[in-house]
Amino acid sequence: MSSLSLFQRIVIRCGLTSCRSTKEQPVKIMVTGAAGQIGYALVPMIARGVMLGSDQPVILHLLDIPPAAEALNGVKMELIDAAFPLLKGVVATTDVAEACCGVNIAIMVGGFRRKEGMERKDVLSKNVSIYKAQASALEQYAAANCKVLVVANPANTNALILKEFAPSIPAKNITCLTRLDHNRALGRIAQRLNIHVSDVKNVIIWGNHSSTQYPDANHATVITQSGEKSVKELIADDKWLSDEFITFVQQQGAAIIKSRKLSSALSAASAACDHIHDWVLGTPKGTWTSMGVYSDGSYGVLPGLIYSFPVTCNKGEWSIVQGLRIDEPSRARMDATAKELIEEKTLAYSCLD
Ligand SMILES: NC(=O)C1=CN([C@@H]2O[C@H](COP(=O)(O)OP(=O)(O)OC[C@H]3O[C@@H](n4cnc5c(N)ncnc54)[C@H](O)[C@@H]3O)[C@@H](O)[C@H]2O)C=CC1
Ligand SMILES: O=C([O-])CC(=O)C(=O)O
Repeated sequence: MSSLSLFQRIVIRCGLTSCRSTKEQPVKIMVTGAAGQIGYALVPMIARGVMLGSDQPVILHLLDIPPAAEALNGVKMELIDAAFPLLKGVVATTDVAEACCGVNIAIMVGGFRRKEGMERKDVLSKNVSIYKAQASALEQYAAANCKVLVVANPANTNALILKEFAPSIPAKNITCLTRLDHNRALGRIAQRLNIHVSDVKNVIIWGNHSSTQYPDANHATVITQSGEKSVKELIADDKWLSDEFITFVQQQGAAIIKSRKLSSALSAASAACDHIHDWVLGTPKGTWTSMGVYSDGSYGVLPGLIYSFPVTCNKGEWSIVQGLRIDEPSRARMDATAKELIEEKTLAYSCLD
Protein backbone atom coordinates (compact mmCIF):
# COMPACT_ATOMS: atom_id res chain seq x y z
CA MET A 1 0.00 0.00 0.00
CA SER A 2 2.85 2.37 0.88
CA SER A 3 4.21 2.24 -2.69
CA LEU A 4 0.91 3.65 -3.98
CA SER A 5 0.43 7.37 -4.58
CA LEU A 6 -1.86 9.30 -2.25
CA PHE A 7 -4.39 9.53 -5.12
CA GLN A 8 -4.39 5.74 -5.62
CA ARG A 9 -4.90 5.17 -1.90
CA ILE A 10 -7.85 7.57 -1.83
CA VAL A 11 -9.39 5.81 -4.84
CA ILE A 12 -9.04 2.38 -3.16
CA ARG A 13 -10.52 3.54 0.14
CA CYS A 14 -13.50 5.53 -1.12
CA GLY A 15 -14.24 4.25 -4.57
CA LEU A 16 -13.75 7.00 -7.10
CA THR A 17 -13.54 10.44 -5.62
CA SER A 18 -13.57 12.52 -8.76
CA CYS A 19 -15.25 12.25 -12.13
CA ARG A 20 -11.98 12.00 -13.96
CA SER A 21 -9.91 9.21 -12.51
CA THR A 22 -7.40 6.90 -14.13
CA LYS A 23 -8.75 5.60 -17.44
CA GLU A 24 -8.90 2.00 -16.14
CA GLN A 25 -11.22 3.08 -13.34
CA PRO A 26 -14.84 3.29 -14.46
CA VAL A 27 -16.76 6.44 -13.57
CA LYS A 28 -20.13 5.69 -11.97
CA ILE A 29 -22.93 7.71 -13.55
CA MET A 30 -26.48 7.70 -12.25
CA VAL A 31 -29.38 8.51 -14.57
CA THR A 32 -32.74 8.96 -12.86
CA GLY A 33 -35.89 8.55 -14.93
CA ALA A 34 -33.84 6.14 -17.02
CA ALA A 35 -36.87 4.33 -18.42
CA GLY A 36 -38.28 7.58 -19.80
CA GLN A 37 -37.82 9.32 -23.14
CA ILE A 38 -34.65 11.26 -22.35
CA GLY A 39 -33.21 8.36 -20.34
CA TYR A 40 -33.62 6.00 -23.29
CA ALA A 41 -31.78 8.42 -25.59
CA LEU A 42 -29.12 9.34 -23.02
CA VAL A 43 -27.84 6.03 -21.68
CA PRO A 44 -26.48 4.71 -25.01
CA MET A 45 -24.74 8.04 -25.61
CA ILE A 46 -23.00 7.76 -22.22
CA ALA A 47 -22.11 4.10 -22.83
CA ARG A 48 -20.58 5.04 -26.22
CA GLY A 49 -18.29 7.64 -24.64
CA VAL A 50 -20.10 10.75 -25.89
CA MET A 51 -20.18 12.23 -22.38
CA LEU A 52 -16.71 11.48 -20.97
CA GLY A 53 -14.69 10.49 -24.01
CA SER A 54 -13.96 7.34 -25.94
CA ASP A 55 -11.30 6.15 -23.47
CA GLN A 56 -13.26 6.48 -20.23
CA PRO A 57 -15.02 3.32 -18.94
CA VAL A 58 -18.33 3.87 -17.17
CA ILE A 59 -20.75 2.03 -14.89
CA LEU A 60 -24.38 3.11 -15.26
CA HIS A 61 -26.76 3.31 -12.32
CA LEU A 62 -30.30 3.54 -13.66
CA LEU A 63 -33.16 4.63 -11.40
CA ASP A 64 -36.87 4.74 -12.05
CA ILE A 65 -40.05 4.23 -10.04
CA PRO A 66 -41.68 0.81 -9.41
CA PRO A 67 -44.38 1.16 -12.15
CA ALA A 68 -41.54 1.58 -14.66
CA ALA A 69 -39.43 -1.31 -13.29
CA GLU A 70 -40.13 -3.65 -16.20
CA ALA A 71 -39.34 -1.00 -18.80
CA LEU A 72 -36.18 -0.13 -16.86
CA ASN A 73 -35.09 -3.74 -16.95
CA GLY A 74 -35.67 -3.70 -20.72
CA VAL A 75 -33.29 -0.73 -21.01
CA LYS A 76 -30.68 -2.67 -19.04
CA MET A 77 -31.15 -5.71 -21.32
CA GLU A 78 -30.62 -3.53 -24.40
CA LEU A 79 -27.51 -1.91 -22.94
CA ILE A 80 -25.99 -5.36 -22.44
CA ASP A 81 -27.12 -6.50 -25.91
CA ALA A 82 -25.41 -3.46 -27.44
CA ALA A 83 -22.01 -4.72 -26.17
CA PHE A 84 -20.59 -1.25 -25.57
CA PRO A 85 -16.83 -1.66 -24.95
CA LEU A 86 -16.74 1.17 -22.38
CA LEU A 87 -19.69 -0.08 -20.34
CA LYS A 88 -18.34 -1.98 -17.34
CA GLY A 89 -21.60 -2.52 -15.46
CA VAL A 90 -25.28 -1.62 -15.22
CA VAL A 91 -27.30 -1.33 -12.03
CA ALA A 92 -31.05 -0.96 -12.73
CA THR A 93 -33.07 -0.29 -9.61
CA THR A 94 -36.10 1.39 -8.09
CA ASP A 95 -34.22 1.89 -4.81
CA VAL A 96 -32.85 5.43 -4.67
CA ALA A 97 -30.17 4.55 -2.08
CA GLU A 98 -28.83 1.74 -4.27
CA ALA A 99 -28.91 4.01 -7.33
CA CYS A 100 -26.95 6.78 -5.58
CA CYS A 101 -24.34 4.46 -4.05
CA GLY A 102 -20.85 5.74 -4.87
CA VAL A 103 -21.87 7.71 -7.96
CA ASN A 104 -19.47 10.33 -9.29
CA ILE A 105 -21.98 11.99 -11.61
CA ALA A 106 -25.75 12.21 -11.15
CA ILE A 107 -27.99 13.13 -14.09
CA MET A 108 -31.41 13.89 -12.65
CA VAL A 109 -33.93 13.33 -15.44
CA GLY A 110 -36.64 11.59 -13.41
CA GLY A 111 -39.83 13.35 -12.61
CA PHE A 112 -43.22 14.29 -13.86
CA ARG A 113 -43.08 15.41 -17.52
CA ARG A 114 -44.79 18.49 -18.95
CA LYS A 115 -47.56 17.48 -21.35
CA GLU A 116 -48.93 19.46 -24.29
CA GLY A 117 -50.65 22.63 -23.13
CA MET A 118 -49.17 22.54 -19.61
CA GLU A 119 -47.03 25.40 -18.32
CA ARG A 120 -43.84 24.50 -16.46
CA LYS A 121 -45.34 25.86 -13.26
CA ASP A 122 -47.97 23.09 -13.42
CA VAL A 123 -45.29 20.47 -12.99
CA LEU A 124 -43.41 22.33 -10.27
CA SER A 125 -45.40 21.08 -7.31
CA LYS A 126 -45.12 17.47 -8.49
CA ASN A 127 -41.38 17.64 -8.90
CA VAL A 128 -40.05 19.59 -5.91
CA SER A 129 -41.01 16.88 -3.41
CA ILE A 130 -39.18 14.28 -5.57
CA TYR A 131 -36.06 16.49 -5.56
CA LYS A 132 -36.19 17.03 -1.82
CA ALA A 133 -36.20 13.24 -1.22
CA GLN A 134 -33.48 12.53 -3.79
CA ALA A 135 -31.27 15.27 -2.30
CA SER A 136 -31.01 13.32 0.96
CA ALA A 137 -30.15 10.08 -0.86
CA LEU A 138 -27.41 11.78 -2.86
CA GLU A 139 -26.01 13.39 0.24
CA GLN A 140 -25.85 10.06 2.07
CA TYR A 141 -24.74 7.66 -0.64
CA ALA A 142 -23.03 9.45 -3.56
CA ALA A 143 -19.23 9.74 -3.81
CA ALA A 144 -17.67 12.80 -2.26
CA ASN A 145 -17.49 15.58 -4.86
CA CYS A 146 -20.28 14.06 -6.97
CA LYS A 147 -21.26 16.39 -9.82
CA VAL A 148 -25.01 16.84 -10.27
CA LEU A 149 -26.89 17.90 -13.40
CA VAL A 150 -30.64 18.46 -13.08
CA VAL A 151 -32.54 18.07 -16.35
CA ALA A 152 -36.11 17.54 -15.11
CA ASN A 153 -38.32 20.60 -15.11
CA PRO A 154 -38.53 23.06 -13.55
CA ALA A 155 -34.80 22.40 -13.85
CA ASN A 156 -33.43 25.49 -12.07
CA THR A 157 -35.83 25.21 -9.15
CA ASN A 158 -35.46 21.43 -8.82
CA ALA A 159 -31.69 22.02 -8.66
CA LEU A 160 -32.17 24.70 -6.01
CA ILE A 161 -34.34 22.37 -3.89
CA LEU A 162 -31.76 19.62 -4.32
CA LYS A 163 -29.02 22.01 -3.19
CA GLU A 164 -30.96 23.23 -0.16
CA PHE A 165 -31.79 19.71 1.03
CA ALA A 166 -28.29 18.33 0.43
CA PRO A 167 -26.29 20.93 2.37
CA SER A 168 -23.11 18.85 2.46
CA ILE A 169 -22.84 18.77 -1.36
CA PRO A 170 -20.90 21.88 -2.40
CA ALA A 171 -23.16 24.39 -4.18
CA LYS A 172 -20.73 24.50 -7.10
CA ASN A 173 -21.41 20.79 -7.74
CA ILE A 174 -25.13 21.32 -8.41
CA THR A 175 -26.10 22.59 -11.85
CA CYS A 176 -29.06 22.51 -14.22
CA LEU A 177 -29.35 22.06 -17.96
CA THR A 178 -29.62 25.13 -20.19
CA ARG A 179 -27.18 23.73 -22.75
CA LEU A 180 -30.11 22.62 -24.89
CA ASP A 181 -31.27 26.24 -25.16
CA HIS A 182 -27.66 27.30 -25.84
CA ASN A 183 -27.38 24.71 -28.63
CA ARG A 184 -30.74 25.78 -30.07
CA ALA A 185 -29.50 29.37 -30.18
CA LEU A 186 -26.30 28.34 -31.99
CA GLY A 187 -28.33 26.25 -34.43
CA ARG A 188 -30.79 29.05 -35.21
CA ILE A 189 -28.00 31.56 -35.92
CA ALA A 190 -26.15 29.06 -38.11
CA GLN A 191 -29.36 28.42 -40.05
CA ARG A 192 -29.99 32.13 -40.54
CA LEU A 193 -26.42 32.75 -41.76
CA ASN A 194 -26.36 29.52 -43.77
CA ILE A 195 -23.15 28.40 -42.09
CA HIS A 196 -22.16 25.37 -40.03
CA VAL A 197 -23.18 25.38 -36.37
CA SER A 198 -19.63 24.65 -35.21
CA ASP A 199 -18.56 28.02 -36.66
CA VAL A 200 -20.82 29.93 -34.25
CA LYS A 201 -19.85 30.47 -30.61
CA ASN A 202 -20.49 32.41 -27.43
CA VAL A 203 -24.23 32.86 -27.39
CA ILE A 204 -25.56 33.12 -23.83
CA ILE A 205 -28.64 31.76 -22.12
CA TRP A 206 -29.39 33.89 -19.08
CA GLY A 207 -31.75 32.82 -16.31
CA ASN A 208 -34.44 30.20 -16.15
CA HIS A 209 -34.89 27.18 -18.45
CA SER A 210 -38.37 28.45 -19.30
CA SER A 211 -40.07 30.81 -21.69
CA THR A 212 -38.63 33.79 -19.72
CA GLN A 213 -35.02 32.77 -20.45
CA TYR A 214 -32.95 35.39 -22.28
CA PRO A 215 -31.07 34.00 -25.29
CA ASP A 216 -28.46 36.72 -25.90
CA ALA A 217 -26.50 36.92 -29.17
CA ASN A 218 -24.85 40.29 -28.41
CA HIS A 219 -21.45 38.72 -27.68
CA ALA A 220 -21.70 35.80 -30.13
CA THR A 221 -19.18 35.45 -32.93
CA VAL A 222 -18.66 33.48 -36.13
CA ILE A 223 -15.35 31.97 -37.09
CA THR A 224 -14.60 32.98 -40.69
CA GLN A 225 -11.54 32.58 -42.88
CA SER A 226 -10.61 36.18 -42.11
CA GLY A 227 -11.01 35.81 -38.34
CA GLU A 228 -13.86 36.12 -35.84
CA LYS A 229 -16.81 38.32 -36.77
CA SER A 230 -19.67 39.54 -34.62
CA VAL A 231 -23.00 37.73 -35.14
CA LYS A 232 -24.78 41.06 -34.71
CA GLU A 233 -22.83 42.58 -37.59
CA LEU A 234 -23.17 39.55 -39.85
CA ILE A 235 -26.91 39.24 -39.32
CA ALA A 236 -27.37 43.03 -39.54
CA ASP A 237 -30.96 42.79 -38.43
CA ASP A 238 -31.34 43.89 -34.79
CA LYS A 239 -35.09 43.42 -34.95
CA TRP A 240 -34.71 39.72 -35.85
CA LEU A 241 -32.16 39.22 -33.07
CA SER A 242 -34.22 40.95 -30.40
CA ASP A 243 -37.51 39.46 -31.47
CA GLU A 244 -37.84 36.34 -33.63
CA PHE A 245 -34.55 34.76 -32.51
CA ILE A 246 -35.35 35.15 -28.81
CA THR A 247 -38.91 33.87 -29.18
CA PHE A 248 -37.72 30.88 -31.21
CA VAL A 249 -35.29 29.72 -28.51
CA GLN A 250 -37.75 30.44 -25.69
CA GLN A 251 -40.53 28.48 -27.38
CA GLN A 252 -38.65 25.62 -29.03
CA GLY A 253 -39.27 23.17 -26.17
CA ALA A 254 -43.02 23.73 -26.44
CA ALA A 255 -42.83 23.47 -30.26
CA ILE A 256 -41.14 20.06 -30.04
CA ILE A 257 -43.73 18.81 -27.55
CA LYS A 258 -46.51 20.00 -29.89
CA SER A 259 -44.91 18.23 -32.81
CA ARG A 260 -43.76 14.98 -31.15
CA LYS A 261 -46.36 14.85 -28.38
CA LEU A 262 -43.28 14.01 -26.33
CA SER A 263 -40.41 16.12 -25.04
CA SER A 264 -37.24 16.84 -26.96
CA ALA A 265 -35.52 13.67 -25.79
CA LEU A 266 -32.81 13.35 -28.44
CA SER A 267 -31.57 16.94 -28.21
CA ALA A 268 -31.90 17.06 -24.42
CA ALA A 269 -29.84 13.87 -24.08
CA SER A 270 -27.21 15.25 -26.42
CA ALA A 271 -27.11 18.54 -24.50
CA ALA A 272 -26.75 16.70 -21.18
CA CYS A 273 -23.69 14.94 -22.63
CA ASP A 274 -22.29 18.30 -23.82
CA HIS A 275 -22.87 19.85 -20.38
CA ILE A 276 -21.01 17.15 -18.45
CA HIS A 277 -18.34 16.77 -21.14
CA ASP A 278 -17.39 20.44 -20.95
CA TRP A 279 -17.71 20.61 -17.16
CA VAL A 280 -15.34 17.65 -16.66
CA LEU A 281 -13.02 18.03 -19.65
CA GLY A 282 -13.11 21.83 -20.11
CA THR A 283 -14.52 24.33 -22.57
CA PRO A 284 -12.41 24.99 -25.68
CA LYS A 285 -10.11 28.04 -25.44
CA GLY A 286 -11.95 31.27 -26.21
CA THR A 287 -15.36 29.61 -25.98
CA TRP A 288 -17.93 29.67 -23.25
CA THR A 289 -21.08 27.68 -22.71
CA SER A 290 -24.27 28.24 -20.68
CA MET A 291 -24.96 26.39 -17.45
CA GLY A 292 -27.52 26.86 -14.70
CA VAL A 293 -25.32 27.44 -11.64
CA TYR A 294 -25.59 28.82 -8.13
CA SER A 295 -25.51 32.61 -8.39
CA ASP A 296 -22.75 34.43 -6.53
CA GLY A 297 -24.30 37.82 -7.37
CA SER A 298 -22.46 38.21 -10.71
CA TYR A 299 -24.24 40.56 -13.14
CA GLY A 300 -26.52 41.71 -10.31
CA VAL A 301 -28.34 38.35 -10.14
CA LEU A 302 -29.65 37.63 -6.65
CA PRO A 303 -27.19 35.30 -4.89
CA GLY A 304 -28.62 31.89 -4.12
CA LEU A 305 -30.69 31.40 -7.28
CA ILE A 306 -29.77 28.68 -9.76
CA TYR A 307 -29.48 30.95 -12.79
CA SER A 308 -28.03 30.28 -16.23
CA PHE A 309 -24.82 32.22 -16.89
CA PRO A 310 -22.06 32.12 -19.50
CA VAL A 311 -19.34 29.90 -18.01
CA THR A 312 -15.96 28.52 -18.89
CA CYS A 313 -14.79 25.21 -17.39
CA ASN A 314 -11.30 24.12 -16.48
CA LYS A 315 -10.11 21.08 -14.48
CA GLY A 316 -13.65 20.13 -13.50
CA GLU A 317 -14.64 23.58 -12.22
CA TRP A 318 -16.90 26.14 -13.85
CA SER A 319 -16.43 29.93 -13.57
CA ILE A 320 -18.83 32.63 -14.62
CA VAL A 321 -17.48 34.74 -17.49
CA GLN A 322 -17.02 38.23 -16.05
CA GLY A 323 -16.99 41.73 -17.51
CA LEU A 324 -19.46 41.40 -20.39
CA ARG A 325 -21.21 44.65 -21.24
CA ILE A 326 -24.93 44.46 -20.53
CA ASP A 327 -27.15 46.94 -22.38
CA GLU A 328 -30.49 48.21 -21.07
CA PRO A 329 -32.79 45.78 -22.99
CA SER A 330 -30.61 42.87 -21.85
CA ARG A 331 -30.73 44.08 -18.23
CA ALA A 332 -34.54 44.14 -18.34
CA ARG A 333 -34.74 40.60 -19.75
CA MET A 334 -32.17 39.27 -17.26
CA ASP A 335 -34.15 40.79 -14.39
CA ALA A 336 -37.46 39.40 -15.69
CA THR A 337 -36.18 35.83 -15.76
CA ALA A 338 -34.60 36.27 -12.28
CA LYS A 339 -37.98 37.50 -11.03
CA GLU A 340 -39.61 34.32 -12.31
CA LEU A 341 -36.99 32.21 -10.49
CA ILE A 342 -37.66 34.06 -7.24
CA GLU A 343 -41.40 33.37 -7.70
CA GLU A 344 -40.73 29.69 -8.47
CA LYS A 345 -38.58 29.43 -5.34
CA THR A 346 -41.40 30.86 -3.21
CA LEU A 347 -43.93 28.54 -4.85
CA ALA A 348 -41.64 25.54 -4.39
CA TYR A 349 -41.29 26.20 -0.68
CA SER A 350 -45.04 26.63 -0.32
CA CYS A 351 -45.51 23.19 -1.96
CA LEU A 352 -43.11 21.64 0.57
CA ASP A 353 -44.92 23.05 3.62
N1 LIG B 1 -33.73 21.01 -19.07
C1 LIG B 1 -34.04 20.70 -20.31
O1 LIG B 1 -33.45 21.22 -21.26
C2 LIG B 1 -35.14 19.71 -20.62
C3 LIG B 1 -35.85 19.14 -19.61
N2 LIG B 1 -36.83 18.23 -19.87
C4 LIG B 1 -37.49 17.63 -18.72
O2 LIG B 1 -36.86 16.35 -18.47
C5 LIG B 1 -37.76 15.53 -17.74
C6 LIG B 1 -37.84 14.13 -18.34
O3 LIG B 1 -38.39 14.19 -19.64
P1 LIG B 1 -38.79 12.85 -20.40
O4 LIG B 1 -37.70 11.86 -20.31
O5 LIG B 1 -39.28 13.26 -21.73
O6 LIG B 1 -40.01 12.36 -19.51
P2 LIG B 1 -40.62 10.90 -19.34
O7 LIG B 1 -41.95 11.08 -18.67
O8 LIG B 1 -40.54 10.13 -20.62
O9 LIG B 1 -39.61 10.22 -18.32
C7 LIG B 1 -39.56 10.57 -17.00
C8 LIG B 1 -39.18 9.33 -16.24
O10 LIG B 1 -39.02 9.71 -14.87
C9 LIG B 1 -39.55 8.64 -14.10
N3 LIG B 1 -39.79 9.12 -12.75
C10 LIG B 1 -40.90 9.72 -12.24
N4 LIG B 1 -40.73 9.96 -10.94
C11 LIG B 1 -39.50 9.51 -10.62
C12 LIG B 1 -38.75 9.45 -9.42
N5 LIG B 1 -39.27 9.91 -8.26
N6 LIG B 1 -37.52 8.91 -9.44
C13 LIG B 1 -37.00 8.41 -10.59
N7 LIG B 1 -37.66 8.42 -11.75
C14 LIG B 1 -38.89 8.96 -11.77
C15 LIG B 1 -40.79 8.21 -14.86
O11 LIG B 1 -41.24 6.94 -14.47
C16 LIG B 1 -40.26 8.24 -16.28
O12 LIG B 1 -39.69 7.00 -16.67
C17 LIG B 1 -39.07 16.27 -17.73
O13 LIG B 1 -39.19 16.97 -16.50
C18 LIG B 1 -38.92 17.27 -18.87
O14 LIG B 1 -39.77 18.36 -18.71
C19 LIG B 1 -37.13 17.85 -21.15
C20 LIG B 1 -36.45 18.41 -22.20
C21 LIG B 1 -35.43 19.40 -22.01
O1 LIG C 1 -40.78 21.23 -20.98
C1 LIG C 1 -40.23 20.25 -21.52
O2 LIG C 1 -40.36 19.09 -21.12
C2 LIG C 1 -39.36 20.48 -22.72
C3 LIG C 1 -38.21 21.32 -22.43
O3 LIG C 1 -37.89 21.73 -21.33
C4 LIG C 1 -37.38 21.70 -23.58
O4 LIG C 1 -37.46 21.03 -24.62
O5 LIG C 1 -36.62 22.65 -23.49
